[in-house]
Amino acid sequence: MSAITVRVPAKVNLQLAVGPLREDGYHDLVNVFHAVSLFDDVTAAEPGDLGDPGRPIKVKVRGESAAEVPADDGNLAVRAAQALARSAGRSYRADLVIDKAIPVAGGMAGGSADAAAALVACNELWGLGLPVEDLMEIAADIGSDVPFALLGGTAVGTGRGERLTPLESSGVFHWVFALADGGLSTPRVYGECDRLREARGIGAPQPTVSESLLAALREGDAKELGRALCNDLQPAALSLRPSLARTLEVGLELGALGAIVSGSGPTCAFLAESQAHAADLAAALANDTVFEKDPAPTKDSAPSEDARLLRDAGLSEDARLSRSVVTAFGPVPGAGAVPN
Ligand SMILES: C[C@](O)(CO)[C@H](O)COP(=O)(O)OP(=O)(O)OC[C@H]1O[C@@H](n2ccc(N)nc2=O)[C@H](O)[C@@H]1O
Ligand SMILES: Nc1ncnc2c1ncn2[C@@H]1O[C@H](COP(=O)(O)OP(=O)(O)OP(=O)(O)O)[C@@H](O)[C@H]1O
Repeated sequence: MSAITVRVPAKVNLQLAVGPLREDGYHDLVNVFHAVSLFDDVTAAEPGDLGDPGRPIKVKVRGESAAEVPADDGNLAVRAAQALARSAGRSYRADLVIDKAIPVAGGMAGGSADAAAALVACNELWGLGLPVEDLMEIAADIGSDVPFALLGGTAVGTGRGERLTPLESSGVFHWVFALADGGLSTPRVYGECDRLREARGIGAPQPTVSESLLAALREGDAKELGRALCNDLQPAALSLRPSLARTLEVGLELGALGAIVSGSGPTCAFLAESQAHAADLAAALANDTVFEKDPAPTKDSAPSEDARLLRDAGLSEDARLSRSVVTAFGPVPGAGAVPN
């Protein structure tokens, strides 16, 4: 086979319970992953004319946000292909092309998705025939989110998020995602979570899975799921990017069943009642605007009040930032990273 393309979905975290900081620099988690229908495509091909012929694994990134993604050995897809070649004990070669649609540094695990797709694509291209269990082990060494990108569906991750158990779920959930300009660094958000807990004298609890979330998934109950969404990293993401508080609030005002920062953010996820409701919600959110410098809410004024005061103060249009909004459904049926 001279080229193989693998499609891989983004994720949203339905529950992200963050435990204490471990000695290895990670946090123990209960992490309920959910694959949604925003996809990257990763193609692995026999080496051609893609840049420096001296490098065995090369990469090209296409799409609107390509400039934000490393096109060298810092790319997670390249690191995954290199790790796979190492595990097979050979210096394999490949040209990787990533067609990027998942937001970059948006808390939707786009880089992890590309790494998982590169593992599946190179496993085929090089005829290695490794079983998924072996790919899972390599995946976990690349990043905590990578094993889920291989598995897909809905699953709970424990440990640092890499030990997965698939979860029973019925029906399809409809989502709206508000993408932000500029990403948030995952280690920085975890660091801010620790800092806030320390400053507020809150000890880190041992994370446990939410029974109401599990029941909502089993029953395919979107209203219950909306109520059960929960992300311990959200206060940290809001602390680093205060304008997200307003984005979440607007979504709820517009009738979302639940609103949450996705993983480490800054993408905000809104749960809708149906596909039609998701389309309406997306249109309404896209028409609304957020204030880039929205001040953090004070005790005496809700964020909506702050926003109105800013508007009344005649703040210039330049201070506004239109939201870029997309709809998606989840869970995506079948496995995570799969050949087209
Ligand atoms: C926020 C999430 O996306 C939720 O799914 C993940 O927990 C992050 O997973 P990821 O991007 O694959 O992260 P990794 O590449 O494994 O780790 C990057 C950094 O995030 C922090 N990190 C990550 C996972 C974890 N359980 N605890 C952490 O504290 C650590 O500072 C780590 O050095
Ligand atoms: N293939 C890739 N796609 C996107 N980013 C990549 C890739 N390879 C490396 N990166 C780097 O990783 C950083 C985080 O990217 P990514 O899009 O995976 O973030 P994220 O969605 O916030 O991750 P997570 O949800 O797993 O914490 C980017 O800023 C980029 O520099």
